[in-house]
Amino acid sequence: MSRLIVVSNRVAPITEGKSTAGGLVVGVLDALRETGGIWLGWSGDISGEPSTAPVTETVDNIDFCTIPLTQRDYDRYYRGFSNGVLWPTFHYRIDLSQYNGEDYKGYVEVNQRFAALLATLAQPTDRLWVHDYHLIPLAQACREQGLDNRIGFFLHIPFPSPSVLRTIPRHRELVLALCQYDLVGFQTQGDTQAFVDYATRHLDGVLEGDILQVGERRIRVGSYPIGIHPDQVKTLSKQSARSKQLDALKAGLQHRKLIVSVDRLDYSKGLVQRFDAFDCLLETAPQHRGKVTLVQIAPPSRQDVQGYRQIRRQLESAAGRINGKWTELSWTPIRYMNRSYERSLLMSFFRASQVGLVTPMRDGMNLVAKEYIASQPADDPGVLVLSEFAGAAAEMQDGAIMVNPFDTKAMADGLDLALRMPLQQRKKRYEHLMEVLRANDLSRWRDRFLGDLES
Ligand SMILES: O=P(O)(O)OC[C@H]1O[C@H](O[C@H]2O[C@H](CO)[C@@H](O)[C@H](O)[C@H]2O)[C@H](O)[C@@H](O)[C@@H]1O
Ligand SMILES: O=c1ccn([C@@H]2O[C@H](COP(=O)(O)OP(=O)(O)O)[C@@H](O)[C@H]2O)c(=O)[nH]1
Repeated sequence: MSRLIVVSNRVAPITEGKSTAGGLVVGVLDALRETGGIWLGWSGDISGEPSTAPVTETVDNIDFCTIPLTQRDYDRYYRGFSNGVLWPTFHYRIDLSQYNGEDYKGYVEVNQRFAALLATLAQPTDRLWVHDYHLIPLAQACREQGLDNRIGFFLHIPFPSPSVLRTIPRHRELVLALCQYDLVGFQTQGDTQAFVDYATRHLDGVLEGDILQVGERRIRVGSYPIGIHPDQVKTLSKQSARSKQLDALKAGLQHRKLIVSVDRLDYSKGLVQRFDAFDCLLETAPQHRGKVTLVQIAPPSRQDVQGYRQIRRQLESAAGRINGKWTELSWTPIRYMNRSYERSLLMSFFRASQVGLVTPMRDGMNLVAKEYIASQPADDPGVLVLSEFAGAAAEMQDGAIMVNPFDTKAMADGLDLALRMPLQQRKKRYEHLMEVLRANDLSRWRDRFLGDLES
């Protein structure tokens, strides 16, 4: 088997036990642990000078090769074009997109730097697996460096419809750059279709089976929904059963029902709308007043990107308003924690809850939805309330309670249904969802993608 080189902007923290909030890192680390290989990416540090050689640290069978970014790189490539244009646009928030030609230039330059590093690292037989929107031009830059290895690209976030994509002035270049990969994978069939729609409408592309011909390039396209290792997550969920934090959470609940939500503090996650839905539940279903608590864990994310500061203020104000309205001497309806937790602790919170509330306005996949189900006790499982705009909806719609996050009352009704659901029904839904999660676990995601890249 040839060696695997994974490239992504974010690389897992090497320090054991350090918490990571972000599904890409969680998924890629689990996948690489089984195959071993090299993981190249940003160290998370800012340096004065552009780096010419990566720092390599080896943990078990993975070589972590990382470089710092200069402040200018960070501003243009990460904060500017990746998270100021691509992220909002791909999540259908074109109102938040702030295009600037200089940022785009910086984005391409950082990709060229990664390609130059790859040229020094890669052997001709290595397979390269590139992850996410930060690195769309990487294959093109690698080809310019003379690398003709097989290169696959997986997009962790949604791919927007052509009319939305076209709001980015460099849309054509971006899609042509994607066509330099040998395989381009998406989370869902809908994302794949949106990409093919753009290529056929705007680049005269032709699709035959899963092969897309654009000019001279023939690339394979397909959907590869990322999964989890459900049985490992279940084990994790039991590991912290005796932790002080879980005891503290339970003591605070005083036998009330628990609704739990975990999301990076991101405008795509629908946090304010979710708080409003909880408020609406208390308003319209008075039997739940004083009987249920919503715990929202929301670690800060990309705080120096405009759009993220606003969501933090909005959420704090919504929590204050709703708690001000309903709090009693012995009950606080919303507990909002603006920090990250270790994964095993999160899974134990999921296990202790009655409802998992996952309601993004748009999301590539949402691993939390899958982890929530995998953490449940089989004899008394909680219920997942899931947005129809999460990538996870494609696989989980038959077992979760599906809601539209743009409809506050419908979300409140979904919550009410989940809180009242009889044990038999909860078990049936849980068993079905566990089957789905096991059938398409993280190993299958990796093996299908790499298998298709190989052939
Ligand atoms: O690296 P950051 O800027 O701190 O952001 C964290 C990660 O967020 C995004 O995660 C996505 O990948 C998940 C796994 O496939 C998926 O479930 C989720 O829907 C996506 O939003 C982002 O795509 C990553 O690049 C970031 O590292
Ligand atoms: O405090 C936190 C919050 C989140 N996560 C993990 O971060 C990932 C988030 O992935 P998801 O796909 O749900 O969303 P993303 O943040 O990647 O958009 C999940 O594995 C969570 O368990 C974590 O370990 N600690």
